[in-house]
Amino acid sequence: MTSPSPYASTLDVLAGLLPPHLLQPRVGIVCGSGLSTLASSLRDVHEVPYSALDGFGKSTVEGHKSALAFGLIGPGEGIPVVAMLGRFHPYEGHKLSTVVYPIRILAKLGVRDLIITNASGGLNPNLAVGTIVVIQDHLALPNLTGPLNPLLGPQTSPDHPRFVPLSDAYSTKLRRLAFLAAHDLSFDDDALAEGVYAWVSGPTYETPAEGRFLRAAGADVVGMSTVPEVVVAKEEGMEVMVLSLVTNPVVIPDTYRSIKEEVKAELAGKPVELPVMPVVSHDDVLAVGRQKAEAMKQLVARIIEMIPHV
Ligand SMILES: O=P(O)(O)O[C@@H]1C[C@H](O)[C@@H](CO)O1
Ligand SMILES: Nc1nc2[nH]cnc2c(=O)[nH]1
Repeated sequence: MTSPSPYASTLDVLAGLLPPHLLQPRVGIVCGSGLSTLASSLRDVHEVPYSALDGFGKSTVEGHKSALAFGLIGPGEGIPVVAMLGRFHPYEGHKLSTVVYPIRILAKLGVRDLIITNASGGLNPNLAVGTIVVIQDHLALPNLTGPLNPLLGPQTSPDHPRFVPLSDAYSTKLRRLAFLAAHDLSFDDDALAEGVYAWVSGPTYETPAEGRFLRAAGADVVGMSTVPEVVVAKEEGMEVMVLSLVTNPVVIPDTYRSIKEEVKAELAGKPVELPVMPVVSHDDVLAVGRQKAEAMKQLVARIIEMIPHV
């Protein structure tokens, strides 16, 4: 007797709740911190709370709703799409298998193209806050040596390769469409950039030295999500694109003023002003998400309309 698929009960619940024209989404969207409004471009929307779905956790981070939104994008009959309104991060205490479970469900529903969004800190000084970075590669310290690779352990399906190549993780087809869509929407040239995403576990934001280290290692932005989703989406055979919204600078010039020198100056009777280090908060991150929500929404909707759907 074969054991039932672990995904079967989740898929059964969805089949019971959704009309047939929404049950086989072609495109998936993962909404990052503060970006759940991306799904407001969907019409005929049916939301299913994560609490109704076996295997789904609850997103505990502010700015992440906990629901799947099914709907249509684009003219005519529309393209069936599913959006994850909220994701799971390992730092919340979720197991990696929970973090990537929704991605596996999206694959089983038929999603072929996955657009993942996130909020990130800027390491490259040329990336202003508010820039949308089309991710071209990643640097995943927790994956390379540590226990946070989502593919560690027995294979989830004999159909999956044991050793998943990641040199082509970020779809050139979708990245091209992102820049064409930005052109179509008359975005400024510097509204959309390209770069490398460094994944860290969080939930601490980086020290200045860590920021410089990641920059020296070749990363342009840093965040606490996304990479496990990309890895599993690739294993499941999807085309993947990541749009990362820079919400705060991480590498800040001149943050290392010497206190020793300041004290010497003080002792010499000169006026001193001790440096104040800028700090980032999740509220700042969410505020930039709100400011850029409309641009992100337009971009994602236009990209989806441009994907050839045969
Ligand atoms: O889910 P994302 O990656 O968009 O959220 C970022 C990373 C942390 O979860 C949080 C830090 O402010 O925002
Ligand atoms: N690790 C990390 N994640 C973020 N998400 C949004 N901003 C940041 C940041 O500065 N660092």
